[in-house]
Amino acid sequence: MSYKFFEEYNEETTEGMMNNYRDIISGVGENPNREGVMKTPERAAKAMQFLTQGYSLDAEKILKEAVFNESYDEMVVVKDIELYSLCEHHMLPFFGKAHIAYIPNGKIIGLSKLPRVVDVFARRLQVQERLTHDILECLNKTLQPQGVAVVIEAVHMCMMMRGVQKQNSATTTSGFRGQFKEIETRNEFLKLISSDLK
Ligand SMILES: Nc1nc2c(ncn2[C@@H]2O[C@H](COP(=O)(O)OP(=O)(O)OP(=O)(O)O)[C@@H](O)[C@H]2O)c(=O)[nH]1
Ligand SMILES: [Zn+2]
Repeated sequence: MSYKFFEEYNEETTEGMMNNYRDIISGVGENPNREGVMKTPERAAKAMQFLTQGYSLDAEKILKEAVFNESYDEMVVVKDIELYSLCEHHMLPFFGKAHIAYIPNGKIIGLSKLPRVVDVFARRLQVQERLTHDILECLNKTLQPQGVAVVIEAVHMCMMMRGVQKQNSATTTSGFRGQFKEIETRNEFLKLISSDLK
């Protein structure tokens, strides 16, 4: 498998980040040697590597592990794929759901690979627009389907916990390729993702 379960952390990276986190802990006015936070630099360094593991993953490779020849040529929709990312401006979380659809062109993809591709691009420093675009282009290039669509709905902690401090605003981004440029196909997709069928 080309993706790893994140149990092994790069020692050199961890050491480097730990020093930085120690400085941050002192910087906020905390005593880095206090018992409760003594191990925090290591925990935080590992958490940060986990949250950005997408940099070491290859989305195309993951997709290609489960491409099957199949003549099905109707829309395939996987909706409500939860995602957690970090905004590149403040390194604070943004999180929500991705909805993906494609219309096969002789090839279908193993369903689990769609959430995996979402994670590859979400587990980085991102903006929601680029995340949407990265997923869309990767699927379009690798599968060469008749069409592909991605919608992401997310809330941004940098807008909630700080800055404008707005608790109820969500951001929606979308991208459409091929047949989804046609209004009828796009509407069918939008209708399917807004239904309550789970
Ligand atoms: N377009 C886009 N903007 C984002 C995303 N995540 C965070 N931002 C915005 O990035 C912008 C950075 O703006 P700056 O003015 O440089 O930073 P700032 O002074 O911290 O801005 P405020 O958040 O308004 O306090 C802010 O408007 C954030 O809301 C995202 O995914 N997409
Ligand atoms: Zn931000």
